[in-house]
Amino acid sequence: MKKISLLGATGSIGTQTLEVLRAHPEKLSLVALSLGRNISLGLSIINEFKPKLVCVLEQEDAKNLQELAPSGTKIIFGEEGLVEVATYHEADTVVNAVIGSVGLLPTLAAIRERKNVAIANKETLVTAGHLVMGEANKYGVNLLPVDSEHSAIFQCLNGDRNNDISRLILTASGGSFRDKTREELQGVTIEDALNHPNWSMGAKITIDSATMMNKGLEVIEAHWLFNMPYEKIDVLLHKESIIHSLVEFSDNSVLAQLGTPDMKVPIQYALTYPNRYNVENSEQLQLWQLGTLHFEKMDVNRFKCLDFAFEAGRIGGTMPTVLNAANEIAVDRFLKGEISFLAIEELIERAMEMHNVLPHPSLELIQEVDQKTRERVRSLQI
Ligand SMILES: NC(=O)C1=CN([C@@H]2O[C@H](COP(=O)(O)OP(=O)(O)OC[C@H]3O[C@@H](n4cnc5c(N)ncnc54)[C@H](OP(=O)(O)O)[C@@H]3O)[C@@H](O)[C@H]2O)C=CC1
Ligand SMILES: CC(=O)[C@@H](O)[C@H](O)COP(=O)(O)O
Ligand SMILES: [Mn+2]
Repeated sequence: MKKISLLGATGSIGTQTLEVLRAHPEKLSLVALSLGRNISLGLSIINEFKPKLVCVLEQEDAKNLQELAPSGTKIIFGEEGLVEVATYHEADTVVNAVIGSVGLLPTLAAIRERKNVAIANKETLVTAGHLVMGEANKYGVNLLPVDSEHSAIFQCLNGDRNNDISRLILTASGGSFRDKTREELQGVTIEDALNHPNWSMGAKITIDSATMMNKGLEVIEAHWLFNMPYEKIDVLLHKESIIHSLVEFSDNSVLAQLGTPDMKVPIQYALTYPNRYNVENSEQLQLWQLGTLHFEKMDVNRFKCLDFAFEAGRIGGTMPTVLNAANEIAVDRFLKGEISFLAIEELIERAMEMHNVLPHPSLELIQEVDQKTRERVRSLQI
């Protein structure tokens, strides 16, 4: 029996993780969880799974929830609470499904307690990949990818990361605006941007898909998870999201992982690796029904955020932290209706231009740069 601590239980990945747990109660149990502000959904999850420890964002919510929760459940709050949930003594595996770089401290804390981490929260690897991988290696902890592309690569490598890989090829759906020119992006709305063609996901990642920053973040995520230089990472436009990613080896042989777009598959694989089990309510892939799959070369002039991410990754040091923090704030401003869609990339570009890079940043420096970038991008006039 695996004992799970789930960070971000009320989100898109969080609720799909709960579906996986419901389907395999004899193998997986939930002992601790966190949520943000969705208290009503949180309460119904708590009543169903009866976790021993729960963290919410706000102190007031913790007080109110404690009165409604079953007697065996302790409710805590805030960033320190998130770390407590990630290090809860009964849990052996942490699923990190929070959004944004708030996931960094609990990930580091979980690793230091030698808990395996199933990681969906890509922002953590982007902002401080060298620290996370360094600690995972030091403590002998497995970081199991949940992101569909990285799970695909992980499956193609079949646990062997020392194979002679010549290229990782990440597929990209193109997001909500893949058929629009840059000129046509001028007047797009929040609702249009949130309408992803293939996946139903949280708001922030859906906007990231539309700007192509999601793929940019995934390039940096792949660099760290698979120890791969940026020259050996490619992105391929593939509108159907059926091939989730590919690995090319030195003999030009290419392995791909395919499946219908369903995040329960990579979530479950991260939790049951190296074993595979039936995934409930998951559709079989029938290639004959699809007939054709499409592939196009990625145009970095059309999707500038992908270019920014490669640049930030190659520069390294504190630049990926700036890329990530600027993106988190720019997307937040877009979702609040403060800026246009195209202003997202403009803000990120300006934040990167204004930043003086520092090499080999410590955790404290990353936190400082993250904070300063957020303040800067929040106040930049556009
Ligand atoms: N959704 C998907 O299909 C995929 C997502 N990912 C990655 O997984 C991560 C989660 O994405 P997704 O599930 O879509 O996101 P959602 O926005 O749907 O969920 C985010 C979760 O984090 C909680 N949360 C939000 N802000 C905070 C905070 N400041 N402190 C603590 N908890 C917080 C939310 O709580 P509440 O709602 O209660 O406020 C919610 O439980 C992201 O890094 C994303 O890039 C990767 C691949 C696919
Ligand atoms: C499901 C998943 O892993 C997302 O990150 C997905 O990849 C988004 O799709 P695109 O970024 O390819 O549009
Ligand atoms: Mn992905």
